[in-house]
Amino acid sequence: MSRSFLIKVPASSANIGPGYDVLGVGLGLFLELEVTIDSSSSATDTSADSNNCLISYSEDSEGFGNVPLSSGDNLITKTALYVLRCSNIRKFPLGTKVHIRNPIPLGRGLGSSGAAVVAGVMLGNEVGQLGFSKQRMLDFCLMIERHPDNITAAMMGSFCGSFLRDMTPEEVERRSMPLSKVLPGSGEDTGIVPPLPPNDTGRHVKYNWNPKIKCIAIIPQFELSTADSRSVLPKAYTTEDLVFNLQRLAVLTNALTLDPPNPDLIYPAMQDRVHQPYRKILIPGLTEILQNVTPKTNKGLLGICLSGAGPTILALANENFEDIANEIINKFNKENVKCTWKLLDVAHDGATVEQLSV
Ligand SMILES: Nc1ncnc2c1ncn2[C@@H]1O[C@H](COP(=O)(O)OP(=O)(O)OP(=O)(O)O)[C@@H](O)[C@H]1O
Ligand SMILES: N[C@@H](CCO)C(=O)O
Repeated sequence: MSRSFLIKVPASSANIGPGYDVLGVGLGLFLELEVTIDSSSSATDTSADSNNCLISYSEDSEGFGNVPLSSGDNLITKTALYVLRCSNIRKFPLGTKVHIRNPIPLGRGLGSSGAAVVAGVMLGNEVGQLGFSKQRMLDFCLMIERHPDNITAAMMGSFCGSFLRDMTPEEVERRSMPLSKVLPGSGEDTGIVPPLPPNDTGRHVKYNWNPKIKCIAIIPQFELSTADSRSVLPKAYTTEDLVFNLQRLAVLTNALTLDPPNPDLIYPAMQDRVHQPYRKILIPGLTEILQNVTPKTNKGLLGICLSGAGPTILALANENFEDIANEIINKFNKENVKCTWKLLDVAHDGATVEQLSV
């Protein structure tokens, strides 16, 4: 018996300025897992891995050479094992092979970890034939990546607003367990059933998005981990700063739907006082770029922000994409930061699984 399927999960950009941990947009750049399970042939083949899963990683992928390829260490397969073990399935089926193609740069603010976690949950659901809905799969994702913005956009697609529902003290405790108790370790299977995610934790809506608005991602060639980029944020904010963000958030979600796109509305509505000002110490040139690349200096630019936890810059625009990208690249160059850039559409469908014929 043999099965094969393809899992595709989009990159994402979180926050979009004022929507820290709230807004996310799926982007047309896809992590792909091509999975085959051939139980007839090769017990011998995949038993080389203690969890029965052989991983290969295409050479032109982001992270090639650095991403671990043993199933007990790789974020995607560890996540899948978490989902399987919650249903008391200890390993992948014999003969499982996963080929990964990953064009999403790692640790740059384009939701690489969110995509990996979503792909891992979908992988566990498929190989275990568990039949979870996307809403339930989101619960598993949220046990691993604990803010919902990237995860929701990657799973559901489009431009999303999300939050987590109120939880009981017992649910809070379960969700706050150290990741080491959620994800399996790289050693021998201990037989422990990991903590099940509380039910129906995520709430989201999908907003419209004017298709004339394109996403330009300017990607510096250095990594910034989300954990480091969150560690510089304050624990408390002034009412003034929170109101500043809430006002912009309320306007932005509608402004991005309007036609024609209005830079006088979008540009100021993408400003932020909750995370970007604190992250400038980690990203050379950030303040200069956010303050001085504007719709007045660059025709076609609609708004600009840090993508996720950075260091990528997300510029929204409806024309002159290359000029806008070059302007930002030049400003990074002055700080000795080299960049690449991509022009991306919104990914409307989110994560998908396609059965392949074998
Ligand atoms: N395809 C992948 N396979 C295995 N591990 C991955 C993969 N993609 C990401 N990761 C893991 O996630 C880490 C990056 O996650 P991190 O949250 O720091 O950044 P990000 O998700 O790219 O950015 P952001 O959350 O700001 O959008 C990588 O260093 C790697 O450990
Ligand atoms: N909202 C998150 C996105 C990155 O995962 C942050 O800005 O830290």
